[in-house]
Amino acid sequence: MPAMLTDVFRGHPIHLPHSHQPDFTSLRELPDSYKWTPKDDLLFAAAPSPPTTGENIPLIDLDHPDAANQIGHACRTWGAFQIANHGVPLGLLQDIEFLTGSLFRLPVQRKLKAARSETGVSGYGVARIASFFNKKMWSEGFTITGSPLNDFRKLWPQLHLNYCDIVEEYEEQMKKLASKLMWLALKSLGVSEEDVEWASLNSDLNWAQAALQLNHYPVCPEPDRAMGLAAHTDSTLLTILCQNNTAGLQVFRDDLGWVTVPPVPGSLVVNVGDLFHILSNGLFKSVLHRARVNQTRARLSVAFLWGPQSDIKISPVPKLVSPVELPLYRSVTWTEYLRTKATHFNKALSMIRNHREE
Ligand SMILES: C=C1C[C@]23C[C@@]1(O)CC[C@H]2[C@@]12CCC[C@@](C)(C(=O)O1)[C@H]2[C@@H]3C(=O)O
Ligand SMILES: O=C(O)CCC(=O)C(=O)O
Ligand SMILES: [Fe+2]
Repeated sequence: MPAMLTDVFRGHPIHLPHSHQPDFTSLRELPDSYKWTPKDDLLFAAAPSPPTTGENIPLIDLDHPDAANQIGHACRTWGAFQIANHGVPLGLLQDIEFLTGSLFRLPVQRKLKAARSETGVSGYGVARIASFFNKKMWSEGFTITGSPLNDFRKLWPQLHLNYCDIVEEYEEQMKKLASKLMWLALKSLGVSEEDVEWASLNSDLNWAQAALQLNHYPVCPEPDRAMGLAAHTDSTLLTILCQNNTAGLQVFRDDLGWVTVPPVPGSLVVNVGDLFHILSNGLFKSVLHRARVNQTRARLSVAFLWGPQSDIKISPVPKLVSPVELPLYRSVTWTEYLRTKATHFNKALSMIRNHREE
Protein backbone atom coordinates (compact mmCIF):
# COMPACT_ATOMS: atom_id res chain seq x y z
CA MET A 1 0.00 0.00 0.00
CA PRO A 2 1.68 3.26 -1.07
CA ALA A 3 1.99 6.09 1.44
CA MET A 4 -0.96 8.46 1.18
CA LEU A 5 -0.49 12.21 1.24
CA THR A 6 -1.51 12.07 4.91
CA ASP A 7 1.60 10.01 5.72
CA VAL A 8 4.07 11.90 3.60
CA PHE A 9 5.94 13.54 6.47
CA ARG A 10 5.75 10.62 8.90
CA GLY A 11 9.40 10.18 9.90
CA HIS A 12 10.15 13.73 8.64
CA PRO A 13 9.12 15.89 11.58
CA ILE A 14 9.33 19.64 11.32
CA HIS A 15 9.13 22.02 14.22
CA LEU A 16 6.92 24.97 13.38
CA PRO A 17 5.76 27.23 16.20
CA HIS A 18 2.01 27.12 15.47
CA SER A 19 1.25 27.69 19.15
CA HIS A 20 2.98 31.09 18.99
CA GLN A 21 0.54 32.19 16.32
CA PRO A 22 -0.54 35.68 17.40
CA ASP A 23 -4.02 37.09 17.46
CA PHE A 24 -3.30 39.23 14.39
CA THR A 25 -6.20 41.59 15.04
CA SER A 26 -4.63 42.72 18.33
CA LEU A 27 -1.31 43.81 16.73
CA ARG A 28 -1.29 47.54 16.00
CA GLU A 29 2.37 47.54 14.90
CA LEU A 30 4.30 45.07 12.82
CA PRO A 31 6.65 43.15 15.15
CA ASP A 32 10.31 42.99 13.97
CA SER A 33 9.99 39.24 13.48
CA TYR A 34 7.51 40.01 10.63
CA LYS A 35 9.59 42.69 8.89
CA TRP A 36 11.05 41.31 5.68
CA THR A 37 14.03 42.75 3.81
CA PRO A 38 15.79 41.56 0.63
CA LYS A 39 18.17 39.72 2.96
CA ASP A 40 15.31 37.49 4.11
CA ASP A 41 14.16 36.69 0.59
CA LEU A 42 16.34 37.60 -2.38
CA LEU A 43 13.27 38.35 -4.50
CA PHE A 44 11.54 40.47 -1.84
CA ALA A 45 12.42 43.75 -3.53
CA ALA A 46 12.38 42.50 -7.14
CA ALA A 47 10.80 45.27 -9.20
CA PRO A 48 7.09 44.84 -9.77
CA SER A 49 5.80 45.15 -13.29
CA PRO A 50 4.69 48.76 -13.94
CA PRO A 51 0.87 48.71 -14.04
CA THR A 52 0.91 50.51 -17.39
CA THR A 53 2.34 47.50 -19.26
CA GLY A 54 -0.99 45.77 -18.66
CA GLU A 55 0.80 42.42 -18.87
CA ASN A 56 -1.02 39.83 -16.86
CA ILE A 57 -1.78 36.15 -16.79
CA PRO A 58 -4.50 35.42 -19.34
CA LEU A 59 -8.15 34.91 -18.48
CA ILE A 60 -9.27 31.89 -20.50
CA ASP A 61 -12.87 31.00 -21.30
CA LEU A 62 -13.06 27.20 -21.02
CA ASP A 63 -15.97 27.19 -23.48
CA HIS A 64 -13.82 28.78 -26.17
CA PRO A 65 -13.03 26.34 -29.03
CA ASP A 66 -9.34 27.28 -28.83
CA ALA A 67 -9.11 26.86 -25.03
CA ALA A 68 -6.51 24.05 -25.25
CA ASN A 69 -4.03 26.17 -27.20
CA GLN A 70 -4.63 29.19 -24.98
CA ILE A 71 -3.98 27.07 -21.90
CA GLY A 72 -0.86 25.56 -23.47
CA HIS A 73 0.47 29.00 -24.31
CA ALA A 74 -0.21 30.27 -20.77
CA CYS A 75 1.53 27.22 -19.26
CA ARG A 76 4.62 27.84 -21.40
CA THR A 77 4.87 31.60 -20.89
CA TRP A 78 3.50 32.24 -17.40
CA GLY A 79 2.88 28.90 -15.75
CA ALA A 80 -0.43 30.40 -14.62
CA PHE A 81 -3.78 31.59 -15.96
CA GLN A 82 -7.30 32.38 -14.81
CA ILE A 83 -10.38 30.52 -16.02
CA ALA A 84 -13.98 31.52 -16.61
CA ASN A 85 -16.86 29.19 -17.51
CA HIS A 86 -15.16 26.43 -15.52
CA GLY A 87 -18.45 24.79 -14.55
CA VAL A 88 -17.97 24.98 -10.77
CA PRO A 89 -21.20 26.41 -9.34
CA LEU A 90 -20.81 29.95 -7.99
CA GLY A 91 -22.76 28.91 -4.88
CA LEU A 92 -20.08 26.33 -4.08
CA LEU A 93 -17.31 28.93 -4.42
CA GLN A 94 -19.28 31.14 -2.04
CA ASP A 95 -19.75 28.23 0.39
CA ILE A 96 -16.04 27.38 0.53
CA GLU A 97 -15.19 31.07 1.03
CA PHE A 98 -17.76 31.28 3.82
CA LEU A 99 -16.34 28.14 5.47
CA THR A 100 -12.80 29.56 5.23
CA GLY A 101 -13.87 32.88 6.75
CA SER A 102 -15.74 31.12 9.59
CA LEU A 103 -12.74 28.93 10.35
CA PHE A 104 -10.26 31.77 10.67
CA ARG A 105 -12.70 33.92 12.69
CA LEU A 106 -12.65 31.27 15.44
CA PRO A 107 -10.64 32.18 18.56
CA VAL A 108 -6.96 31.14 18.31
CA GLN A 109 -7.35 28.68 21.19
CA ARG A 110 -10.10 26.84 19.29
CA LYS A 111 -8.09 26.73 16.07
CA LEU A 112 -5.12 25.34 17.99
CA LYS A 113 -7.25 22.36 19.04
CA ALA A 114 -6.82 21.25 15.43
CA ALA A 115 -3.14 22.27 15.11
CA ARG A 116 -1.08 20.37 12.55
CA SER A 117 1.28 17.89 14.21
CA GLU A 118 5.03 17.89 13.52
CA THR A 119 4.74 14.89 11.23
CA GLY A 120 1.26 15.60 9.86
CA VAL A 121 -0.08 17.34 6.79
CA SER A 122 -3.60 18.24 7.95
CA GLY A 123 -4.60 20.90 10.41
CA TYR A 124 -4.14 24.49 11.49
CA GLY A 125 -0.81 26.30 11.44
CA VAL A 126 1.79 28.21 9.50
CA ALA A 127 2.79 27.05 6.01
CA ARG A 128 5.38 24.27 5.96
CA ILE A 129 7.79 26.44 3.98
CA ALA A 130 7.99 28.79 7.00
CA SER A 131 10.92 26.72 8.27
CA PHE A 132 13.11 28.03 5.41
CA PHE A 133 12.80 31.68 6.38
CA ASN A 134 14.10 33.76 9.27
CA LYS A 135 11.08 36.03 9.24
CA LYS A 136 7.47 35.11 9.97
CA MET A 137 4.69 35.30 7.45
CA TRP A 138 1.59 37.41 7.99
CA SER A 139 -0.87 34.58 7.50
CA GLU A 140 -2.44 31.50 8.96
CA GLY A 141 -3.42 28.33 7.16
CA PHE A 142 -5.44 25.17 7.45
CA THR A 143 -4.56 22.09 5.40
CA ILE A 144 -7.03 19.31 4.61
CA THR A 145 -6.03 15.86 3.34
CA GLY A 146 -8.49 13.01 3.48
CA SER A 147 -11.56 13.52 5.61
CA PRO A 148 -11.63 16.74 7.65
CA LEU A 149 -14.18 15.20 10.04
CA ASN A 150 -11.93 14.83 13.10
CA ASP A 151 -10.49 18.32 12.83
CA PHE A 152 -13.81 19.96 11.98
CA ARG A 153 -15.50 18.32 14.97
CA LYS A 154 -12.96 20.07 17.21
CA LEU A 155 -13.51 23.41 15.47
CA TRP A 156 -17.30 23.34 15.19
CA PRO A 157 -18.84 20.83 17.61
CA GLN A 158 -22.32 21.55 16.15
CA LEU A 159 -21.85 22.42 12.49
CA HIS A 160 -18.98 20.16 11.42
CA LEU A 161 -21.09 17.85 9.23
CA ASN A 162 -22.35 20.73 7.05
CA TYR A 163 -18.81 21.96 6.58
CA CYS A 164 -17.56 18.45 5.73
CA ASP A 165 -20.22 18.25 2.99
CA ILE A 166 -18.97 21.50 1.48
CA VAL A 167 -15.36 20.27 1.42
CA GLU A 168 -16.39 16.95 -0.14
CA GLU A 169 -18.42 18.63 -2.87
CA TYR A 170 -15.69 21.20 -3.52
CA GLU A 171 -12.98 18.53 -3.84
CA GLU A 172 -15.18 16.51 -6.18
CA GLN A 173 -15.67 19.46 -8.51
CA MET A 174 -11.99 20.47 -8.34
CA LYS A 175 -10.84 16.93 -9.14
CA LYS A 176 -12.85 16.87 -12.36
CA LEU A 177 -11.75 20.37 -13.32
CA ALA A 178 -8.06 19.71 -12.64
CA SER A 179 -8.10 16.61 -14.82
CA LYS A 180 -9.85 18.47 -17.64
CA LEU A 181 -7.26 21.25 -17.46
CA MET A 182 -4.33 18.84 -17.46
CA TRP A 183 -5.56 17.07 -20.60
CA LEU A 184 -6.31 20.35 -22.38
CA ALA A 185 -2.78 21.59 -21.62
CA LEU A 186 -1.21 18.30 -22.77
CA LYS A 187 -3.37 18.28 -25.90
CA SER A 188 -1.68 21.54 -26.89
CA LEU A 189 1.61 19.58 -26.92
CA GLY A 190 0.12 16.77 -29.00
CA VAL A 191 -0.07 14.47 -25.96
CA SER A 192 -3.20 12.41 -25.28
CA GLU A 193 -4.26 9.96 -22.56
CA GLU A 194 -2.76 6.99 -24.43
CA ASP A 195 0.65 8.66 -24.23
CA VAL A 196 0.62 8.79 -20.43
CA GLU A 197 0.75 5.22 -19.21
CA TRP A 198 -0.33 5.69 -15.57
CA ALA A 199 -3.33 7.79 -16.56
CA SER A 200 -4.53 5.55 -19.40
CA LEU A 201 -4.47 2.52 -17.08
CA ASN A 202 -6.67 4.40 -14.61
CA SER A 203 -8.98 6.61 -16.58
CA ASP A 204 -11.45 6.99 -13.69
CA LEU A 205 -9.26 9.54 -11.89
CA ASN A 206 -8.24 7.07 -9.19
CA TRP A 207 -4.67 7.92 -9.99
CA ALA A 208 -5.02 11.37 -8.43
CA GLN A 209 -5.06 12.75 -4.90
CA ALA A 210 -5.17 16.23 -3.44
CA ALA A 211 -4.83 18.55 -0.50
CA LEU A 212 -6.87 21.64 0.22
CA GLN A 213 -5.03 24.62 1.69
CA LEU A 214 -7.15 27.37 3.24
CA ASN A 215 -5.24 30.63 3.68
CA HIS A 216 -6.02 33.78 5.66
CA TYR A 217 -4.03 36.99 5.32
CA PRO A 218 -5.27 39.38 8.01
CA VAL A 219 -5.24 43.16 7.65
CA CYS A 220 -1.65 44.27 8.25
CA PRO A 221 -0.38 47.52 9.86
CA GLU A 222 2.71 47.74 7.59
CA PRO A 223 1.98 45.71 4.46
CA ASP A 224 5.02 46.92 2.48
CA ARG A 225 7.37 45.32 4.96
CA ALA A 226 5.36 42.15 5.58
CA MET A 227 5.00 38.93 3.59
CA GLY A 228 1.78 36.90 3.46
CA LEU A 229 3.22 33.75 1.93
CA ALA A 230 6.83 33.74 0.76
CA ALA A 231 7.80 33.05 -2.85
CA HIS A 232 7.53 29.37 -3.73
CA THR A 233 6.46 26.99 -6.45
CA ASP A 234 3.87 24.31 -5.69
CA SER A 235 4.93 20.66 -5.77
CA THR A 236 1.79 19.71 -7.63
CA LEU A 237 0.78 18.84 -11.16
CA LEU A 238 -1.71 21.72 -11.01
CA THR A 239 -3.04 24.00 -8.29
CA ILE A 240 -6.46 25.63 -8.60
CA LEU A 241 -6.86 28.72 -6.46
CA CYS A 242 -10.05 30.46 -5.44
CA GLN A 243 -9.34 33.92 -4.04
CA ASN A 244 -11.79 36.36 -2.47
CA ASN A 245 -12.18 39.83 -3.93
CA THR A 246 -8.97 41.15 -2.35
CA ALA A 247 -5.78 41.22 -4.44
CA GLY A 248 -2.55 39.75 -3.04
CA LEU A 249 -1.41 36.85 -5.23
CA GLN A 250 1.64 37.72 -7.34
CA VAL A 251 3.38 35.63 -9.98
CA PHE A 252 6.99 36.12 -11.05
CA ARG A 253 8.22 36.51 -14.61
CA ASP A 254 11.94 36.94 -15.27
CA ASP A 255 11.24 39.74 -17.74
CA LEU A 256 8.49 41.51 -15.77
CA GLY A 257 9.20 40.95 -12.10
CA TRP A 258 6.23 40.45 -9.74
CA VAL A 259 2.82 40.74 -11.38
CA THR A 260 -0.33 40.97 -9.25
CA VAL A 261 -3.14 38.65 -10.30
CA PRO A 262 -6.35 40.71 -10.08
CA PRO A 263 -9.34 38.94 -8.56
CA VAL A 264 -12.00 38.36 -11.23
CA PRO A 265 -15.35 37.47 -9.61
CA GLY A 266 -16.35 33.86 -10.27
CA SER A 267 -13.06 32.92 -11.93
CA LEU A 268 -10.33 30.61 -10.65
CA VAL A 269 -6.54 30.88 -10.86
CA VAL A 270 -4.57 27.88 -12.12
CA ASN A 271 -0.85 27.37 -11.39
CA VAL A 272 1.49 24.89 -13.04
CA GLY A 273 3.31 22.97 -10.29
CA ASP A 274 6.72 21.27 -10.29
CA LEU A 275 5.37 17.84 -11.29
CA PHE A 276 3.70 19.23 -14.42
CA HIS A 277 6.95 20.97 -15.28
CA ILE A 278 8.67 17.57 -15.04
CA LEU A 279 5.93 15.75 -16.98
CA SER A 280 6.13 18.31 -19.81
CA ASN A 281 9.92 17.91 -19.88
CA GLY A 282 10.36 21.52 -18.87
CA LEU A 283 7.98 22.98 -21.48
CA PHE A 284 5.47 24.14 -18.88
CA LYS A 285 6.78 26.60 -16.34
CA SER A 286 6.31 25.88 -12.68
CA VAL A 287 5.36 29.36 -11.58
CA LEU A 288 7.04 31.16 -8.71
CA HIS A 289 4.34 32.93 -6.73
CA ARG A 290 3.74 34.61 -3.37
CA ALA A 291 1.01 36.43 -1.47
CA ARG A 292 1.28 40.03 -0.29
CA VAL A 293 -0.98 41.61 2.31
CA ASN A 294 -2.68 44.96 2.70
CA GLN A 295 -3.75 47.48 5.30
CA THR A 296 -7.50 47.60 4.82
CA ARG A 297 -8.89 44.24 3.76
CA ALA A 298 -8.35 40.73 4.96
CA ARG A 299 -7.70 38.23 2.18
CA LEU A 300 -8.81 34.60 1.92
CA SER A 301 -7.74 31.98 -0.57
CA VAL A 302 -8.37 28.28 -1.06
CA ALA A 303 -5.76 26.27 -2.96
CA PHE A 304 -6.61 22.83 -4.37
CA LEU A 305 -3.21 21.12 -4.63
CA TRP A 306 -3.53 18.26 -7.05
CA GLY A 307 -1.12 15.48 -7.91
CA PRO A 308 -0.82 11.74 -8.57
CA GLN A 309 -1.28 8.90 -6.08
CA SER A 310 1.88 8.14 -4.19
CA ASP A 311 2.87 4.99 -6.13
CA ILE A 312 2.89 6.76 -9.51
CA LYS A 313 6.23 7.73 -10.93
CA ILE A 314 6.21 10.99 -12.82
CA SER A 315 8.77 11.50 -15.55
CA PRO A 316 8.84 13.42 -18.84
CA VAL A 317 6.18 12.10 -21.27
CA PRO A 318 8.06 9.81 -23.72
CA LYS A 319 6.45 11.62 -26.66
CA LEU A 320 8.19 14.83 -25.58
CA VAL A 321 11.60 13.18 -25.40
CA SER A 322 13.94 12.45 -28.30
CA PRO A 323 17.70 12.10 -28.94
CA VAL A 324 17.81 15.89 -29.13
CA GLU A 325 15.24 16.62 -26.44
CA LEU A 326 16.67 14.46 -23.67
CA PRO A 327 14.60 13.85 -20.52
CA LEU A 328 15.45 16.74 -18.21
CA TYR A 329 14.36 14.94 -15.04
CA ARG A 330 14.53 11.46 -13.56
CA SER A 331 11.28 9.90 -12.45
CA VAL A 332 9.89 10.71 -9.03
CA THR A 333 6.74 10.01 -7.02
CA TRP A 334 4.82 12.85 -5.40
CA THR A 335 5.77 11.51 -1.97
CA GLU A 336 9.48 11.46 -2.83
CA TYR A 337 9.22 14.92 -4.30
CA LEU A 338 7.39 16.42 -1.30
CA ARG A 339 10.06 14.98 0.99
CA THR A 340 12.83 16.39 -1.24
CA LYS A 341 11.08 19.74 -1.19
CA ALA A 342 10.66 19.61 2.59
CA THR A 343 14.45 19.29 2.88
CA HIS A 344 15.76 21.30 -0.07
CA PHE A 345 12.88 23.70 -0.81
CA ASN A 346 13.69 25.73 -3.95
CA LYS A 347 16.58 23.39 -4.86
CA ALA A 348 14.24 20.38 -5.09
CA LEU A 349 13.81 20.47 -8.87
CA SER A 350 17.54 20.69 -9.50
CA MET A 351 18.05 17.69 -7.17
CA ILE A 352 16.16 15.46 -9.60
CA ARG A 353 17.42 17.04 -12.80
CA ASN A 354 19.42 14.79 -15.12
CA HIS A 355 22.82 16.16 -15.84
CA ARG A 356 23.89 15.87 -19.43
CA GLU A 357 27.00 13.70 -19.91
CA GLU A 358 29.83 15.80 -21.34
C1 LIG B 1 0.45 18.38 -0.79
C2 LIG B 1 1.09 19.42 -0.30
C3 LIG B 1 1.56 20.56 -1.09
C4 LIG B 1 2.07 21.52 -0.04
C5 LIG B 1 2.61 20.59 1.00
C6 LIG B 1 1.44 19.61 1.13
O1 LIG B 1 1.83 18.46 1.80
C7 LIG B 1 0.26 20.28 1.84
C8 LIG B 1 0.33 21.78 1.83
C9 LIG B 1 0.90 22.36 0.53
C10 LIG B 1 1.47 23.75 0.75
C11 LIG B 1 0.44 24.89 0.68
C12 LIG B 1 1.15 26.24 0.89
C13 LIG B 1 2.42 26.37 0.05
C14 LIG B 1 3.27 25.08 0.15
C15 LIG B 1 4.61 25.25 -0.56
C16 LIG B 1 3.38 24.66 1.61
O2 LIG B 1 4.23 24.97 2.40
O3 LIG B 1 2.30 23.86 1.92
C17 LIG B 1 2.45 23.93 -0.40
C18 LIG B 1 3.13 22.56 -0.48
C19 LIG B 1 3.75 22.29 -1.84
O4 LIG B 1 3.12 22.48 -2.88
O5 LIG B 1 4.92 21.89 -1.84
O1 LIG C 1 -3.08 32.91 -1.27
C1 LIG C 1 -2.60 32.86 -2.38
O2 LIG C 1 -2.93 33.63 -3.29
C2 LIG C 1 -1.53 31.86 -2.71
C3 LIG C 1 -1.66 30.59 -1.93
C4 LIG C 1 -0.64 29.58 -2.32
O3 LIG C 1 0.25 29.85 -3.07
C5 LIG C 1 -0.73 28.21 -1.79
O4 LIG C 1 -1.60 27.93 -0.93
O5 LIG C 1 0.08 27.37 -2.23
FE1 LIG D 1 1.32 28.07 -3.77
